[in-house]
Order: sequence, then C-alpha cells, then structure tokens
Amino acid sequence: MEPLLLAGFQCNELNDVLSRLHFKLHYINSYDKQQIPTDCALCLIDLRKGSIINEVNYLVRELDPRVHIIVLINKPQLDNAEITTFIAQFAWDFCTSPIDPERLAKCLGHGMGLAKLKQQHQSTEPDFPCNDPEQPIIQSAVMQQLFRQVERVAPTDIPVLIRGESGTGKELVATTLHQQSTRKDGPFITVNCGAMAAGLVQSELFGHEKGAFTGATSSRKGKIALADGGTLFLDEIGDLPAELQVNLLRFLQEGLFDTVGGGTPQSSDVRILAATHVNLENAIDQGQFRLDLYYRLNGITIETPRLKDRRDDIIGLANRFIRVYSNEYGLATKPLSQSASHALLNYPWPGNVRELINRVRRAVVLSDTQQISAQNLELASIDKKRHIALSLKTLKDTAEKQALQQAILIADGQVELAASYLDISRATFYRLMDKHGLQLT
Ligand SMILES: Nc1ncnc2c1ncn2[C@@H]1O[C@H](COP(=O)(O)OP(=O)(O)OP(=O)(O)O)[C@@H](O)[C@H]1O
Repeated sequence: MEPLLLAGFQCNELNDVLSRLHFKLHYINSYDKQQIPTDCALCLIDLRKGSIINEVNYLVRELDPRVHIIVLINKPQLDNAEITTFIAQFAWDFCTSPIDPERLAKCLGHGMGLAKLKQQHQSTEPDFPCNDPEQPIIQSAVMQQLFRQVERVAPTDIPVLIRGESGTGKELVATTLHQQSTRKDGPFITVNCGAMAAGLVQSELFGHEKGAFTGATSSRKGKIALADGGTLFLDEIGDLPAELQVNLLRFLQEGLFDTVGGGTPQSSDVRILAATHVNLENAIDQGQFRLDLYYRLNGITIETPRLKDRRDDIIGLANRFIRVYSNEYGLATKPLSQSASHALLNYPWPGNVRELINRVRRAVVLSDTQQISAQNLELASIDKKRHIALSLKTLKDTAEKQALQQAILIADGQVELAASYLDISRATFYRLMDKHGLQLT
C-alpha cells in the first residue's frame, strides 16, 4: 500500500473519502524530514486554515520533487497571493471547499497513479519522455500543448510568429516546424535580423550582382534565394531596419524581390517563420515596425513560455544537459542531489533554458563528488537565502501566534482586553486571529 502523506489536517470531515482509498494514510503535524516516508508519491495539504503556509513551504522543500502535491483551500483563499503562489509553484492540483468527496477521491487516485508511474519511469530513465538528444524536452503540460500546436501548424504554409523571452526555445520551435513540414528536405535558412551589419543587410537578405558596390567582385545569392524550396527563419524580426521592412513586405505580398544591383525581379518559394523577444505592438505604436508587415508575418502566433512557468520541464532539461556535457567532456554522468533539484525548481531562471544550459555545463565540469550539488550549479547561496527569509518569517509568525494565544488566555477570552495587552486595535486583533486560525474558546 502506498503512503499518502497528509499535512495540515485538523478535522475529521474527510475521513470518509480517505478511508475509501486504498492508501496507507500518514499524517504529519510537524514538518521535519524524519516524519516523511521515503516512498510517498502523493501529498495532500489542507491549507483551509491558512496558518501553516510557512511550515508547508518547508515541507515541500524536503519532498522528492516528483511527489505530487494536492492542496485543499477555501474559495476566498484564491485571492491570497501567498496561497496562490504556493499552488502555482508546487501543486499538481487543488480542490476548493466545500470539498466534493467524489472529485477529491478521483483526484487523489489519479494523482497517486501518475506520480508512481513517473517515479518508476524516471528511476530507470531520467529524462522521460524524450531520450533522443536531438528531440526537445516536453514534460510540462504547457509545452506539450505548444508542441501539439506545432504539429498542427507545421504541415501548412502559414507564416508563424514565435514570441517569447530570450532563451525560451524560439529557434527550437522554428526548426521543429521545418522538420515536421512538407519542406523538411529543403533548406532551413536562419537570418538574425539583429546581428547583421547595417550596410550589408540588404545584400545578405536579397543577394547582390557583381559590381553592385565596392568589393562585390562576384554575384552572390541572398538568404531568401538560398531558402528556395524550404523555410526562411527571420530571428529578432523586430530589429529589421525600416527600409528592409518595405522590401520584405513586397516579397511577402508578391513573392518577388530585387537583388542589390539587379534589374529583374526574382522569385523564391519559401515558408516564412519569424521570432521576436520584443513586443512588436509597442514597436508599431512607436513607428518602428510596420503594421502591414506585422499582419503578413503573424499568420499564427506561438508563444514560448518562460522556464519558471514550466517547472515540470526543469529536471528533465537538467538531466538532458548533464548527459550531453558529461559525454562531451568524457566525464561520468552524475545524478542531481536532492538539494540541487530543489534549488533548480526554486530558482526564477531569468535567462531561461540558455541559463540552465550554462549552469549545468559548469556544474558538470566542476563537480568532484558523486552527485551534482546546488553549489556546483551556483545556486546554493540563493537557496540558503530563501531558507533564511523563510525561517525569519516563520519565527515572526510563530511568535505572533503565541502572543495572541497568551493574550486570549490571560484576558479570559475578552478581545478588547487581549488587544490592549498587545497594544493593538480590536480590528487588528481579529485580523491576526483569522490569519492564525485562532478561535475564542
Ligand atoms: N524544450 C527544450 N528541450 C531541449 N532543449 C531546449 C528546449 N528549449 C530550449 N532548448 C535549448 O535551449 C537553447 C536556447 O534555445 P533557443 O536558441 O531556441 O532559444 P531562443 O528563444 O531562440 O533564444 P534567443 O531569443 O536568445 O535566440 C538551445 O540550445 C535549445 O536547443
């Protein structure tokens, strides 16, 4: 029987549902590591009293990152930023009061089954589902959804605008669109509109004839002509100079373009994909990007999410890159330590997947123990800082709660008097009682 970890339970209301499930119930009331069964795959946390949020923040850090967490809350708590942040960061699912026993039972059964499957699979294969180093890691629901969209759009010739922060995988999406299209045997040509020298952009994109300018000793094909029969990927499209925006627009409208110094319009059969990390609508408002070009490029939009918004991909990606760089440098492939996994999952990743790659590559080279540690990833101090901040907050909250309890006791349950002992108003006293889930007995 699998242990179901239950945290924060203070009432018997759910005993019926829980007894129907064939799990070994394991209640914990303090949040230290010793109490957590090592083989638990599912954890149900009752946050309806709200006051244990700091403690459960500790708890989840002690859990194996593959443990599924299900949270119970009251509907109004959806307005509480601390609680919604916790749910967004850690929960696999949540149920709101009044709890529907059928829904909860299904949720627990499903959560346990899936978590067990993941644990079994990942213990033999760290970066399920994708073992092939050429294939993207798509374990999060949001990336699975994105790649389903890619699959549907790829076989069409509709232009696609890929938007997302730097390092989120825009180029990866573009290459996948090409590989899954009918043009896959044709060329895939990338133009980085931000990286081309201003004077050469025109010739890079459209090509030039012999003698078109000083130094043009022979004629040369541009990227548009080179992409004939395949895909042209215009990266950082927001950086394309205004003059070239006009020429590109003409090509997109008429299929024709002029080489530099050439007299006869040329044609090329290409599918256009474009990517941007800047907000093109703002660029349009500021007169830096043409609205008509925007419409031409934006047949379909695909948004690549930030890494911090797809936590389920982080461990799979890290394992992938550990393997890639261990092979590249001829080193043993090491697993991530528990603290390294937690640090990876808690870090905000401003540089997205590219930053993850850099940290893992460094860690692979620097690690001199059996496992890759948070220190090797240069995330140890960040993790510690969070611990200190959390413990300070927990200490403050605990002291506050104790002071309230003592004041109620000494004042014999008279709120006015208890509030005056603590030098706070009656309203504040009630608010704090609510925060800590205290009641007058
Ligand atoms: N899901 C994924 N699976 C495997 N590798 C990934 C994934 N997403 C991104 N990467 C890798 O991360 C790196 C950065 O991705 P990519 O270059 O596609 O990002 P980008 O959004 O185009 O970045 P930029 O805007 O800086 O050009 C690449 O090496 C890419 O292969």
